[in-house]
Amino acid sequence: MSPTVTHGHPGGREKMGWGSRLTDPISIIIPPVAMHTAIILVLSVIAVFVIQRFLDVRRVIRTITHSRSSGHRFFALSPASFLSRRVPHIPGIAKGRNALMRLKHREFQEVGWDGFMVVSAWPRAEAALTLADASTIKEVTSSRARFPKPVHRYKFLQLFGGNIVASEGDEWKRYRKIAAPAFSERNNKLVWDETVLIMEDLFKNVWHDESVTLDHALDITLPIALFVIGVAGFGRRVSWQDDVGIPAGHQMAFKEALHEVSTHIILKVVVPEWALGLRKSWRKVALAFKELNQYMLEMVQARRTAEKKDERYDLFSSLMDASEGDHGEALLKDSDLTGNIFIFLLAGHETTGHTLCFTLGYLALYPDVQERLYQEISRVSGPGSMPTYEDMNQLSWAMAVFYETLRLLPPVVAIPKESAEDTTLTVGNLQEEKATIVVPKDTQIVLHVYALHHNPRYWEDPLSFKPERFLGDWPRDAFIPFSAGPRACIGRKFFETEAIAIMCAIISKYKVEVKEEPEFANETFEERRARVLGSKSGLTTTPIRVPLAFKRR
Ligand code: HEM
Repeated sequence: MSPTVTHGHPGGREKMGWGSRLTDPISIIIPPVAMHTAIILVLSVIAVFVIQRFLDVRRVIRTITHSRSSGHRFFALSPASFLSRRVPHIPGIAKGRNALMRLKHREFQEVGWDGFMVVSAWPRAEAALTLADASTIKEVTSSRARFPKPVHRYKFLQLFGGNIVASEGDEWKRYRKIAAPAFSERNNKLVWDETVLIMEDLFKNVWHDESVTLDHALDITLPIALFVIGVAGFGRRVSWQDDVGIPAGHQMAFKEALHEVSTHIILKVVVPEWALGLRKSWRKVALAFKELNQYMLEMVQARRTAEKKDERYDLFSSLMDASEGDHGEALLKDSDLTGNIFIFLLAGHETTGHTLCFTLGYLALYPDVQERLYQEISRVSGPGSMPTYEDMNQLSWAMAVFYETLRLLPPVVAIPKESAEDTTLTVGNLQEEKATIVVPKDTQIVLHVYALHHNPRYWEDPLSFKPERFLGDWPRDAFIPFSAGPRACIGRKFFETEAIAIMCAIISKYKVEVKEEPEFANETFEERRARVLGSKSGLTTTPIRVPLAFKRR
C-alpha cells in the first residue's frame, strides 16, 4: 500500500501506485516534504514522550523499592484506567477486563504477599498499592486522616451535586451528621414494615398468589430495592401498579430514569454534553439525567410547600430540616440536596437489588440451605407467617446466607484510598512472614475486596458457598463488603433489615428453583452454578441473568 515515490521530485508523481496528483487529495493539501517533516516531528515527539515516561517509571520504582518490601508488578496501563478495563489481559501491558473478579486472590499468591505495588506508565507514571491483608486494610480504613478517600476518583458521582459519598473532610462530616439520624433504630423498623407491605403488594397484585417464573430475578429485586428506599428513605410510596405511568410534565418514568442514570453514569462523564445528541441511546441517557434531576427538584419543592410538615424521621426529612435555618435561610444548596438524594437512591438501590438477586440464585442452587432458612423462619414465626422486626436477631441463618453471598459476590469490588503522607505499611503472607512497603505521599491504595474475601489465610475453602462459616466466630476484619472504619456504609443496617424482611417474605410462601430450560438440560452442577451466578462489572457487581421459578408452598 505504500506510495513508491514520496521524495518530492517532479517526475516521481507518475510512479505513485494509488492515484494521480489530481485524485490524491492529501498530496494536494500537504506537499510530500512537509508530510515527511510532519511524520518525523510526530515520531520524535512520541520518542521523547516514551523516554520521559520510562525515566518517570524508573523514578517511581526507586521511591517504592525497599530491601524488605514485597516487590512490585508492572502494567503499562494502570488497572484503574478506563483503557485497561476495555482491553483483554496482556501480560505487562494490561490486566484486562473484570481483572479483580477474574483473578480474585491469585495474583497475591503469585507475588507471595497480601500487598504489593502495581507500577504503571499510563495515564501517568505511578505506583498504586493493592491490598488483601486484613490487618493492613484495618489500619488503612481506621485512619481517615492518614488514608483519606481520593475524592477526585468520585467525580462521576457528583453529577447532581456534592454528596456524602464523594466528599472528604469537613464537607463529609457535615453530610454524615445530617444523614445519621435517618439510620436510627426507629427508621429501621419503618424499613421492615414498609418492606413487608411492598412484598405483600407484589404477591397479591402482581403474582396473584400463584407460582411464577422469571427470566431474570433482577426484574423484581431492583424495583423492590427502589420501592423500599423510595418510601423508607424519601416518603415516596410507589405501588407495583402505579409505577408504570409517566406523570404529567415528564417524558420518562421515575424508575426508568434512575435505572438509565445508574447504568450509564460513566457515559455521561466520558461523552461531552454536545455529543450526547449524536446517538439515540445517548440521547436517552441525557434525557434520563434531565428527568431525574427534575424529579428530585420536584420532591424538594413538594416537601417545602407542604401545608403540614409530618413528624418524620426518614432521610429526606433530615436533609430537608438541615437545608433551612430557623428563619428560613438556606443552609444547604439545592444541588447539595439533589446530590445527596441521588447518592442515597443509587447506593440504596443497586447494591441491594444485585445482592438480593444473587442470594435468590444461591438459594435456588442450594436447596438444603433454602430448607434450613424455611425451617428457621417457621421456628421464629410459625409456618407460613412473617416474622416481625423484633424477631430479626433470631434469624441468624438468614443473615449468614446474605453474608456468604456478599463474601463471594461483593457489589463493591475495590475501595480506593490514598496516602496523605510518606509512610510505610506492613503486609503478611500465607507463611506468616512480614514485609514492609514504602508508601510515598499521594500513593493510590486499592482495598481489594474480592481478593480479601477469597484469601485462604482467612477463609477455608474460599470458593465454596458455606453460610455456616458465618455462625459462631468468623474473621470480621477479612469481611469488608460495606467497607470499614469511619467511612463504612451508613446504610448497612438498612440493607440488612430490608434484605431479611424480603427473604422471609419470599421463602415463607415460595420455594425458589432454577428455571428449567431445555437447552441446559444436560449441564453439570458447576456449569449451572456458573451460568446462574454469572456476573459482570458495572457500577457494582451485576448479575447477568438469574432465571428462577417461584413455586407456592
Ligand atoms: C448490599 C448492600 C450495600 C453494600 C454492599 C454497600 C457497600 C458500601 C461500601 C463498600 C461503601 C464505601 C464506599 C467507598 O468507600 O467508596 C458504602 C458507602 C455508603 N453506602 Fe452503602 N452499601 C449497601 C447498601 C446501602 C444502602 C441500603 C444505603 C442507603 C440506604 C447505602 C448508603 C451508603 C452511603 C450513604 C455511603 C457513604 C458513607 C460515607 O462515606 O460516609 N448503602 N456502601
